[in-house]
Amino acid sequence: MSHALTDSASPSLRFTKMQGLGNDFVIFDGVRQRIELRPEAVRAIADRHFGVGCDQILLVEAATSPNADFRYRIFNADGTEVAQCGNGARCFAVFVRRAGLTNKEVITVETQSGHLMLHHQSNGEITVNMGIPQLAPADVPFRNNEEAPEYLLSVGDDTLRIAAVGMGNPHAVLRVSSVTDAPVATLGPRIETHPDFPRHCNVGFMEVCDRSHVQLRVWERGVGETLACGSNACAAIVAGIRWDELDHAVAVTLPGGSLYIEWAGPGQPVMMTGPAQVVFDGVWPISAVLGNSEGGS
Ligand SMILES: N[C@H](CCC[C@H](N)C(=O)O)C(=O)O
Repeated sequence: MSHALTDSASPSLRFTKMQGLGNDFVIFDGVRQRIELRPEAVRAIADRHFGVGCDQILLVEAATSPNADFRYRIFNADGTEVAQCGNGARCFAVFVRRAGLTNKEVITVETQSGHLMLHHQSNGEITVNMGIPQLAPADVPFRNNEEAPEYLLSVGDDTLRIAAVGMGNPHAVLRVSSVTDAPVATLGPRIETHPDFPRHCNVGFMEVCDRSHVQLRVWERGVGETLACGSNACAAIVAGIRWDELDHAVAVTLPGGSLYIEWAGPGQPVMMTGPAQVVFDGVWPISAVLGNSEGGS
C-alpha cells in the first residue's frame, strides 16, 4: 500500500524549517530519504495548529538531467504541487550546502518550470536567476487573445487594470495607491480563482514609491496572504518596467522584508537577491500523517 508520506527505512523523517522574508518552508531531504508526498500529507505538515506549519513544503531530490545538481519540488499548503518558488529557491540553496549535499557556490536546480541558477553571495544572501518571464498570455496562462503590458479584468461589478506575467507560475499584478489599505483579503481570492487564470494565480498589490522602489503585498495561490512572495516580486517588477514606471533595478519592500530585483527587458532573465534563514531542524513521525488506522508498514 503506498502511504501519503513514506520512507522505506524509518518511521520518521528529518526536516528543516526555513524562511525567506517570513515566507516559511518545511524542507525535506529526498536525496538521502526516499519520500513520496501526497496532498493529505502536505496539508497535515503545513497546518499551523496540528502540524509543523508553513506556506510551502520543499522536497530536495537527486537531479534527473545531467546539467543540474538537484531537483526541487514545491507544494503549497493546500497540497497542490507548483512549478516555482523564489523565496524557497534561496532557502533551498542554503539547505543543500548546510546538509552537506554540495559545496558549490553556484547551484543549478531543476524545477517543473525549468532550471534555476542559485548564487551564494559573500554577504550570505542568495541571487537566483529566475529565468525569462512569460509574457504571452498562453504561457502565463491567462485567457486573452493579445499580449499587452496591461489587461482589463472584470471582477464582479469592478473592472480592474492588471498585468499577467508568468515566472514558471502565474501572477496577476495590480497597482494600489497604498499597500496598507490594499484589498488583499477580499480581492486576492477572487482574482486567484478568476476564470481568466485557468490554473489560478498569485496576486500582487504594488505601490510604486519611485522608479527604483516599490512596496508589495501578495495573496498567494494555494496559501493566502504571505509575508513575502519572491516570484510575485519578480512578476511585479516586470509589470512595472513594462508600464514604464520602474527602472531596471528595483528594491521591493514586502511585509517580511526586502528583495532586490533586476530585469534588463524582454527575453532577459529576472535576477532576484535576498536572504534565507534556518529556523530549526525537526523530525516528523510518519504515523502522525497517516493516522493510527493507516500507520505503520
Ligand atoms: N504560491 C505559489 C508558489 C510559491 C511561490 C512563493 N512562495 C515564492 O516565493 O515565489 C504558486 O502557487 O505559484
